[in-house]
Amino acid sequence: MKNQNYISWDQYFMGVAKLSALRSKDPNTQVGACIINPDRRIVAIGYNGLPMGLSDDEDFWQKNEDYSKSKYAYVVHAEANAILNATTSLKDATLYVTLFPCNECMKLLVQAGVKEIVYMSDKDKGKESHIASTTMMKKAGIKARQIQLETIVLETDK
Ligand SMILES: O=c1ccn([C@H]2C[C@H](O)[C@@H](COP(=O)(O)O)O2)c(=O)[nH]1
Ligand SMILES: [Zn+2]
Repeated sequence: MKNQNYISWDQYFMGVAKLSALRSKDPNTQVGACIINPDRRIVAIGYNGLPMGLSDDEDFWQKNEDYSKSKYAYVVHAEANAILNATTSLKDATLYVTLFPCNECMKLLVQAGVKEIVYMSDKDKGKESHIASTTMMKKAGIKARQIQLETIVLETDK
């Protein structure tokens, strides 16, 4: 009889997104993204990080009223990194992401041809960027669904 304790596709791909988030150096919010094609092949992964040439050990991760001293001026979002890392076309792809995409990421996702977004956290709901992102997503015909990912316990861990 087959093993009954296997994880679902959603758990698998969101698990990869969560694992990717663990690479982020953002002290406040770590975001991970995993993009699959219609054949359920992983074609891109990413996390929020600084652009090449900027050291994580310099003080780029602070929040500061001065925009040029704030992380928001520098960080490449997880979805953007995933799109830049993509090994193939993202037409009709599905994005698994640990945080609902902001409006800047949504622009890129629409233009890349992503058709479905599966997300966990919606912590920025109500903010202007979230409203714009949702508007864009609906107009572009992208579906979205929120899932929770419980801790996965393997038989071998017991
Ligand atoms: O679509 C998104 C939105 C945000 N992020 C990243 C950018 C930042 O590194 C954090 C957000 O930091 P807060 O301190 O929670 O404002 O998340 C992203 O990767 N993708
Ligand atoms: Zn973003």
